[in-house]
Amino acid sequence: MLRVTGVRKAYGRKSVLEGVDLRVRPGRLVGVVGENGSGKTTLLRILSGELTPDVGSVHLDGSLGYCPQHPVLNTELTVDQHLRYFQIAYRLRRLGRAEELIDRLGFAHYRTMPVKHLSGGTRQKLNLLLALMHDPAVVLLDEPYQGFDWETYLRFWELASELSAAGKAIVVVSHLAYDTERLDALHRLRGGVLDEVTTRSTV
Ligand SMILES: Nc1ncnc2c1ncn2[C@@H]1O[C@H](COP(=O)(O)OP(=O)(O)OP(=O)(O)O)[C@@H](O)[C@H]1O
Repeated sequence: MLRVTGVRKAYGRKSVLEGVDLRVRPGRLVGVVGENGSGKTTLLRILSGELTPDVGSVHLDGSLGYCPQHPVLNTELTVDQHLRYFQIAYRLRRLGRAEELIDRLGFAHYRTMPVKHLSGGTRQKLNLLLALMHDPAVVLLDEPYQGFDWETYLRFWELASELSAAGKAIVVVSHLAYDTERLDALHRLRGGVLDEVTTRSTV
């Protein structure tokens, strides 16, 4: 469960978030859209704990998986070295889930390659994998399919719906409101507040 109450954030005198409320229950796949500069990344950074809100609170049950907009990778390390690094950080005994995701996202043949030689789309696959390899309860994804080819894009949504079926609470941020039929609810960030645009009637 993810619960956000009355979150406000300003950078200096520029107010970006003016009272954001959001609740995402386990098993729900929720989209947040908004124009460039509307504050989507600021909101996700607050939800992930990377940034502190000026006012308001964020409550999160269970482990967090956060896929930031810009891949935070070490260009000198290989894919496998990233896995080892994150395995230790997440205190995982095994890399089973990571291996499965590498196969699902189709980049097993790049495992021994340093990140500096990977394409943008493959870097993004690794970025996504690092957010999911510890099987988190709450998943925050900032423009997660940037640079993906069509097949990978479709696989991403397949994966997202499996995660929600497995009871994860998922937030996907995008600047475009497409693929809305794949979501349980869609929210629009505008003027510093979050409006609910649609909710799937079956949920
Ligand atoms: N560290 C910062 N210092 C000052 N202003 C910032 C900072 N980070 C973001 N901003 C400003 O806050 C506003 C919201 O930025 P944010 O990156 O959250 O928007 P966004 O909706 O994610 O945009 P995009 O769709 O372009 O990624 C923008 O006007 C941006 O210039």
